Parts: sequence; structure tokens; C-alpha cells
Amino acid sequence: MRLYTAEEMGSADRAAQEMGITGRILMERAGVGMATLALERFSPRRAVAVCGGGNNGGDGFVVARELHRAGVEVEVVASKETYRGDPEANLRALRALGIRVVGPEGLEGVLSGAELVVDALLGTGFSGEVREREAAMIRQINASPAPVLAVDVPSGVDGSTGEVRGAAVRADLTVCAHAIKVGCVVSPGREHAGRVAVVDIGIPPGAEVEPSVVLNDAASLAGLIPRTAEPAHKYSAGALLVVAGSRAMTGAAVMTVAGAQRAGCGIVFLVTAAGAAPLLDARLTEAIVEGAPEDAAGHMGEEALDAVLGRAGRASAVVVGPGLGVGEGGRRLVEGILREVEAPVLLDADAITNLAGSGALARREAPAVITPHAGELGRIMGAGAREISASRLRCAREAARRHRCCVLLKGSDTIVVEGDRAAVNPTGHVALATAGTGDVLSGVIGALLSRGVEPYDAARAGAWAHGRAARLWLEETGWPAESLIATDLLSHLPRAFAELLGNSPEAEGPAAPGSGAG
Ligand SMILES: NC(=O)C1=CN([C@@H]2O[C@H](COP(=O)(O)OP(=O)(O)OC[C@H]3O[C@@H](n4cnc5c(N)ncnc54)[C@H](O)[C@@H]3O)[C@@H](O)[C@H]2O)[C@@H](O)CC1
Ligand SMILES: [K+]
Repeated sequence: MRLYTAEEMGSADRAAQEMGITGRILMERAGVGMATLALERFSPRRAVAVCGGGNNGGDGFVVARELHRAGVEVEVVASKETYRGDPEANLRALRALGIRVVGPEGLEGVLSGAELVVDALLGTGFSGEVREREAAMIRQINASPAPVLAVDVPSGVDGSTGEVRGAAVRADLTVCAHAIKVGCVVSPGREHAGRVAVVDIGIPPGAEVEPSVVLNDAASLAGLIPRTAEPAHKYSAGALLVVAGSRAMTGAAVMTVAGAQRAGCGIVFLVTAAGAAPLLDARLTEAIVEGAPEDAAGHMGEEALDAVLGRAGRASAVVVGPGLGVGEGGRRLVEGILREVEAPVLLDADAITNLAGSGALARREAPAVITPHAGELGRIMGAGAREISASRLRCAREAARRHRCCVLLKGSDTIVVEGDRAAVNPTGHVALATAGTGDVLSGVIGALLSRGVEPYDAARAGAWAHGRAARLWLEETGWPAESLIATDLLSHLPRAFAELLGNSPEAEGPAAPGSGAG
């Protein structure tokens, strides 16, 4: 599904107008569509439309008129004294219909008793920090117990980035005109938007622009995952080397290896700290486990590089990091792998932390993927987790540029960036905020890399399947989200992949007996 920034929406809007579809028509369509959804979802008897001075406010005036027409008792707050253009015409219509219009000072009064608040204060024309006058109105809307329908984007959220500086409306439903705005799916904007819907406003296909950010839905992933072609052997199905675990940290390695196995990897090698190897060997019956030299803390350091490179020669991708441990030795090990291994390398967890201040990723010519959470990304960007979390899209892009790799920034809105491309994953769930799920994800993406999927696509498909597996588990068990543990994902990953493969064309190879054409 298409996501639009403010700029992209503006281009589509201008192109539509050049084709004779006026702004007035678009505003009418937007307002009528949003009012229809408001009636369907909230059935309000009394509603308040809070309208700003731009076209977002103009949409709000149309919503108010339509609600009035449907018999809803409507009051309107207009933030500006004088209006121009389409908003002015729509405001005049309200007055002619006898709908009460008050200024911002009347907001508190009209909010009491409202069964729906229509937030049309600020839309895609807003960015930066909200001025105090509007911030005060936003705080009043948020203090009201009535449900909130946001017009196009919750006021105070930057529609192009999801950034919030200062106050922003917390909506129950955000109805976007024509296309979901990027700011409604990227955190923290995502948390302000509530449920998100789209209304068609009649922008013709010829006016569409190429979006810079896509929603990582199943349709966008169709055909990316290869089926194993016949004749198959365990290496042709992908051979993954996992470099993970330390004497005191074995679970992370288990999760990564198991995630890779469930994502269809033909064979998984694990190189781990010598002290962890016997336990992991007993635990991971289907993997080939090798112990490598460890330091006094039980971590693999540079001395483990030979063992890693020995195995890497047989692997079509390498995952490094879960449970590795943090330290100078670990840094040299990760740098050595980035320098010597030509197959795609995925760095997760401690492998990322170990690279703080290092230029090894940027120097690497072969493909690399990193899968940090906000804290880990902060460490290699010289920033705090809070700074990253406030500007997730911008920071992920900057990291991909500076470190010349594919970046998957974990979160409820996992973001994948490579070069100019960016995708936001919609399958994430709060249930995934538990130990070990990230290790499973790195195994899953590693498996896809080992099967020849390009880094950007492997990261996107992995994020989708990982989130989908959690959702399938929740649907099947009916258990509370807090009860999910990382191993639960393993049993549901195959079904998540089956859904993706349902969209995938059969790989070239001899036709299976009895299979029909197509
Ligand atoms: N572009 C399009 O194709 C369409 C746009 N439509 C609507 O128009 C909106 C965009 O309209 P505009 O471009 O007029 O912009 P907005 O109405 O989103 O914002 C402009 C208003 O915000 C105020 N503002 C800007 N920065 C501020 C700040 N930091 N603090 C407080 N107030 C601030 C301005 O003074 C102005 O009153 C969309 O979100 C959508 O709702 C729809 O009517 C349909 C078509
Ligand atoms: K709004």
C-alpha cells in the first residue's frame, strides 16, 4: 500500500488540479468520506469539529456540514478570524445552515457533552513544533473523554515523518485523504493516530507520484521468497553461519539458530564460545555446533576469527551478534568478519554495540544488514535512544547512509532502509516486546539472505513474517499478549511464511508430478 509524505501528497494534488479536478472538489470528497466514516464508526448525537486555518480546517468544515445533514448536533471551533479560498466558502455554508461557530476560547465549552471530536486543526501543512495557541487547543482535545477522529493526520504529528515535538492529538481513528500519511505509521505518530483509514478523494491514477516510503504489506512482498527448486540438497536451500552466544549467554544463540531453521534454511552452523558449545550442541540437534576460543569473560574475541572464517567458506550468509558479549575482543572479531567475509553479513545486538565508533561497516563493500533497536542504533550513531526514537525514519536513513548498509530499526513500527528505499512494517505487535524475539528475527533474516534474497527484501520479509507469527499465535491461543515468549514464534513462523509463499510464483524447476499448469 502507498504511503505519502506531505510533499508527495502536494504533488499528486497539483497534478490532479492540472487535470481539472479542483481543490474544492478534493476537499468536498475528503470531507464527505470522512463524515461517512464518522457516522459508521461512532454514531455520535453531538459532535464538535475543531478546525484550523488551512485546508485541513477546510476538510473539517465539510465534515461538520455533512454530520449536520445526517442529523448530528454539530458545533464548530474555527481557530482563525478570517478565512480565504475553499475553507472560507465551506465556512460560509456552515453559517448559512445555522451551525454554531465559535473561536478557540469557546473550545472548552463546546467539548463538554460531545460524543465525537473531529480534529481538523493541523494537517500535512504542519511541521516542526506546534505554536502555543494550537498546543493549548490540542491539550484540551486530549483532555476530553470523547473519541477523536483526526482529519488526515493527528494535529501536531509531522505527516511526513511521524515526529512529534510538543503537543499532538491522540486520535481513536485517523482518516487520511487519498493515501496513508507516513506520519500515521511511524512512531511516535503511529501511537497518536489510533486506527487508520483512507478515503478516496478522486485523485486520478495519472496524478500519482512514486512514494519514497512503502508500507511493508504482504502484497509488496509477493514473489520475493524463493521456493526451494528441485533437485534440492541442504546447501542449495541456504547455508547459514551463526556467530553467537557466550559462556554465560546461550539462549540467544538457540533462538537465532531455531529462527533460521524455521525460515527454511537448509543447514545452520553455529560458532560459539568454547564454554557454551557442549550445552548448545546438545540443545541444537539439527545444527552443526563448533566451539571457538573464548576470553576470561567467556566471550569470543579475535582468536575466534579463524574458526569463524573456516566455517564462513561454506556459508551463503552470516549472522553475528546475539549473546556475543561486548568488549574490545568482540569488536575486533566483528571487524574481522566484516573485512574477510564476502557473503552477506547480518549484525545484531552485541555485534552492533561492539562497532560503536568503528568505520568497519562503511568500509565493507559486500552486502551487510544491521538490525538494531533504538538503543543499539544510538550507540553507532553517537546519539541517545530517546533521540533515535523521536526521529526514527530520519535516523534510520542517516545510519544507512553513513554505514553504507541496510538498516532494520526495530520497534512496533519496524523500519527498513537501504539507500533511497524505505519501508514501514505493519505486522509488529506489543507481544514482541519480550526477550529473545530479536534473536529469532536475526535468524529469520539470515536464513533469507542465505537463500539468496537481497538484503533489503530479506529484512522486509523477515520483519513481516516475524510480526505475523506473533499475531497468528495470539489468534490461535487467545492468550494475553504479555504471555508470548520468543519460542512461541517458532511454531508459527512456518504459517506466516506459507502466507507469503501463497503470493510467490513457483521457482523454476522440474514440475512436481500431477501439478497442473500455472
Ligand atoms: N493537498 C491535497 O491534495 C488535499 C489536502 N487536503 C487537506 O489539506 C491539508 C493540508 O492543508 P494545508 O496545506 O492548507 O495545511 P494545514 O491545514 O495542514 O496547515 C496549515 C495551517 O496550520 C498552521 N500552522 C502551520 N505550522 C504551524 C505551527 N507550527 N503551529 C501552529 N500552527 C501552524 C498554519 O497557520 C495554517 O493555518 C491536508 O492535511 C488535508 O487535510 C484535502 O482538502 C484534500 C486535498
Ligand atoms: K488533523
